[in-house]
Amino acid sequence: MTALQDKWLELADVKDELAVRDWFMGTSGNLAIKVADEPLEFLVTASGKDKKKRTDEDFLLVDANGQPAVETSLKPSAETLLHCAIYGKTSAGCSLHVHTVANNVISELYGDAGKIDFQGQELIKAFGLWEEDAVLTIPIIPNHADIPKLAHEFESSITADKGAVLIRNHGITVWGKDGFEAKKLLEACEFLFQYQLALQLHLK
Ligand SMILES: CSCCC(=O)C(=O)COP(=O)(O)O
Ligand SMILES: [Zn+2]
Repeated sequence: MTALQDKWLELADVKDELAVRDWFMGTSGNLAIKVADEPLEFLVTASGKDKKKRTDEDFLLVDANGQPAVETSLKPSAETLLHCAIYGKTSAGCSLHVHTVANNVISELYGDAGKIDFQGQELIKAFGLWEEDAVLTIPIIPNHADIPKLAHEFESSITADKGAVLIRNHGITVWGKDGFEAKKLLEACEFLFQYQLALQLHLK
């Protein structure tokens, strides 16, 4: 099996698992996985597809600028530049973007603060934060319609080889060393968001 086939299958499996969770409503979301470093090439989801279906046209290979690396009729995700920012700035191998009700509501509730902090939560250990007083901070950036502008602001929020950024009233993007780690971080974030929303309801 070639590296390309191997990475294709890894990303397709992650996509199927996120689809089972119903995290691709209305064709939203996009996923990427690095295939080569020099020159940088990664697979990204084709734009506008129903990501709940598994097909031979789910992904295409793009370069460091998000342009197709091979002749294809497929269009890369409209948000490919955000994935470019991750691979350009970190050693991450996989990046995932999903829209959920929980991540959208949290991004709106905490958007003016520009971040949400989690402390004293077991699941922040998914990010490697094992100390008792550790804090997981997830930045929240505005949802610019202009994708190069959004990607530029997003890039400023990337500070480590694994992480998460919320885009206000849009969704979340996470990245990690491979599909397993990126999915783990995404699931941890969604757990923390759902917890926070349930707690706020309870406290009312
Ligand atoms: C219908 S969702 C609006 C676009 C978006 O935010 C998204 O995540 C999906 O865009 P893509 O081009 O990757 O299909
Ligand atoms: Zn999106």
